[in-house]
Amino acid sequence: MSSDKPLLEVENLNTRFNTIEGSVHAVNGMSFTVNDGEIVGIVGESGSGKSVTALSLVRLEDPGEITSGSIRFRDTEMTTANDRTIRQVRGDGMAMVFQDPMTTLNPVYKVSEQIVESMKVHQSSDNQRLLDYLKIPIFSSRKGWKSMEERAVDLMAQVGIPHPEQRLDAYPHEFSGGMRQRAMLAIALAREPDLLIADEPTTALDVTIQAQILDRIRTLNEELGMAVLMITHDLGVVAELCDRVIVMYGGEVMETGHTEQVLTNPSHPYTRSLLECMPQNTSRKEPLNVIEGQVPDMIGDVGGCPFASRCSYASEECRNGQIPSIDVEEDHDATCCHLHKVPDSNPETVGDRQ
Ligand SMILES: Nc1ncnc2c1ncn2[C@@H]1O[C@H](COP(=O)(O)OP(=O)(O)OP(=O)(O)O)[C@@H](O)[C@H]1O
Repeated sequence: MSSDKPLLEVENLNTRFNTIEGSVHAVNGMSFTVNDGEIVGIVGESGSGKSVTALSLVRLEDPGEITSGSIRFRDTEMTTANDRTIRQVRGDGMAMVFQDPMTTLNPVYKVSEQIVESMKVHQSSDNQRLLDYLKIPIFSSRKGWKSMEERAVDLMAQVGIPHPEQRLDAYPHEFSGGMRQRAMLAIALAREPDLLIADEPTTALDVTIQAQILDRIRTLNEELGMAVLMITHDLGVVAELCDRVIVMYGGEVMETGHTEQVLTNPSHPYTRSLLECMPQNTSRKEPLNVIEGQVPDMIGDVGGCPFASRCSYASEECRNGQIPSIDVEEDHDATCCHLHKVPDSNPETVGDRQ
């Protein structure tokens, strides 16, 4: 079923944490969409609010709180949905994989059992299993286990686990880091999600394994039509995988557009700085570039542009004013008061900016 409506539509989302230091505004008015079958990246430095955004989508923001805004997944408004509806969406709508596979994998159950259990959650997403399945005895009935076991083998093969039929009795500790990531991906895929939310799934892995897993995600996207929201701090991952990118900083969208547009014509000073910090953009003898200053702690109302204190173009307006979202080109926007001051990397758009 295809429609013109986005699969996921996030509007003016705000997620806060109440701490003894004050209210942390981790997500501050984020708006974006993900369409059916699309791969969208959210990129930004550590502490920009990427993970809290992802967790808010599947309503795992606790101990944070969504204070306003809308998360529309197909016809479900996730911010006001009851627990039963949220479980249904998590059962077969949005599945999430995390940086650390052990947040998902239970060390005391075989990997194959955990994949099968995830299939059961998908088939009856209306029961308590999603939240409880790691605590209840697994397989009270063996009926149907054989066909599910075969499907688990298929899924393990699909995510690139070699000789899956020989690993049916393996526990997570018998898997390498890369294999655990694949196992976690298989558990997520067992629910046949429309949207896979992947939060830095390859950060802890070496580059070869990282490339293999990204390649696998791309293949699954193409073969199954599954949309992907990829959370990463790495513009290289964005370049390799994503159709569109959202550059995030201080809980807000700084720049968004098709990946090629944003990477070849980066317009926000923050995007420029991120690109300049990529090791590929530094010659071997030079020290690596860094963005001076630190990510804000996001306590209280920041006001103005969150990047202002680190931006060489910043003016008074940036520190206190309402920051406009400017069309850089079609489908490519940046939230900045001073785009006209940033030297243009794409001569064709110079005229558009002035
Ligand atoms: N449980 C929590 N309590 C208080 N503040 C939190 C909590 N979780 C996250 N935050 C704050 O929310 C902000 C956004 O954090 P988040 O983890 O989303 O950033 P990130 O961009 O995903 O970074 P990383 O890549 O390091 O995970 C940070 O200022 C962080 O300190």
